[in-house]
Amino acid sequence: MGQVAIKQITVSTLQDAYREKEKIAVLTCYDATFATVLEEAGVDILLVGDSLGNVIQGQSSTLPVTLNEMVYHVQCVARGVSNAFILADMSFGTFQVSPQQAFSNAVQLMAAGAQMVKIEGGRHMAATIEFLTQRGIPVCAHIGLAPQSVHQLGGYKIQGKTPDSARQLREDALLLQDAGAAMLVMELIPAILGEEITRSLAIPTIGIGAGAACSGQVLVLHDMLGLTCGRPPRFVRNFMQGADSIQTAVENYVAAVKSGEFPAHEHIF
Ligand SMILES: Nc1nc(=O)c2c([nH]1)NC[C@@H]1CN(c3ccc(C(=O)N[C@@H](CCC(=O)O)C(=O)O)cc3)CN21
Ligand SMILES: CC(C)C(=O)C(=O)O
Ligand SMILES: [Mg+2]
Repeated sequence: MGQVAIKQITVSTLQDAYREKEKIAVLTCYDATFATVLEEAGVDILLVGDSLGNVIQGQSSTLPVTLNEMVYHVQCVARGVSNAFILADMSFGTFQVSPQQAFSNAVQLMAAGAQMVKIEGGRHMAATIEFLTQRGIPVCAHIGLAPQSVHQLGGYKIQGKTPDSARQLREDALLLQDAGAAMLVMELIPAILGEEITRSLAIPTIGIGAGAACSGQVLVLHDMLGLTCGRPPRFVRNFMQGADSIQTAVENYVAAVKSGEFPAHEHIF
């Protein structure tokens, strides 16, 4: 570990940061080496995302990722950090059947070292989020573009563009907060909607293509290091540009999120 003492990040310190209007910097992370780099660069939350299906496994979607694969990567990340907060995605098929199924699978992620689990979906996941929360597992909800629903949505498209779908997303956010969600990820929605939802909630919001008003921002690590094959999504900025090392690129990301410099107008919708 580095020479500087790194502060322990918990659900309470995240809520404190949020109250004090300090932006929360989140990056995905899938292994121990990067976990150490991210923690030392000051990333608040390491998300073990099911995007590992794309960037680690080379799949064309997140759908094939299994619970055991998520557990393995959470264990890898947990070995690389001392204090950083680990958020783990519940992968496709591990939480939809019932709240009971979601609970026993979330237990495996928590036992592997996660401090919170993330579940894609709107109001239909409220009962599951309530079930987990009441039994000691903090949950982050995830609305807007839900990549696990790509085949239903017909692609990775912006969500909440019509007045009706925007209203539904605003309602979902409130219902999921009421169900006990400790945090909310919003993906690929208009910036104005991201701002309205953030203002309407008491819990922190983490945006990815959801505008600058969110309480924090998240990107896929490989995207912000410029390693994505092909054209990256619009919300991505390559932080290796102007950085002489990965450590510096990640430090620049943290600084840009904290200062509000990222996301800029070219990253939002
Ligand atoms: N490397 C990587 N980065 C991600 O952000 C990511 C993954 N993988 N895998 C899972 C999902 C898929 N995601 C994606 C993938 C593509 C777009 C995309 O191309 N979006 C268009 C917007 C299209 C529109 O305007 O409706 C874009 O230009 O950003 C967005 C999110 C986000 N997640
Ligand atoms: C893009 C983020 C929010 C995610 O869910 C993932 O990396 O899997
Ligand atoms: Mg995910």
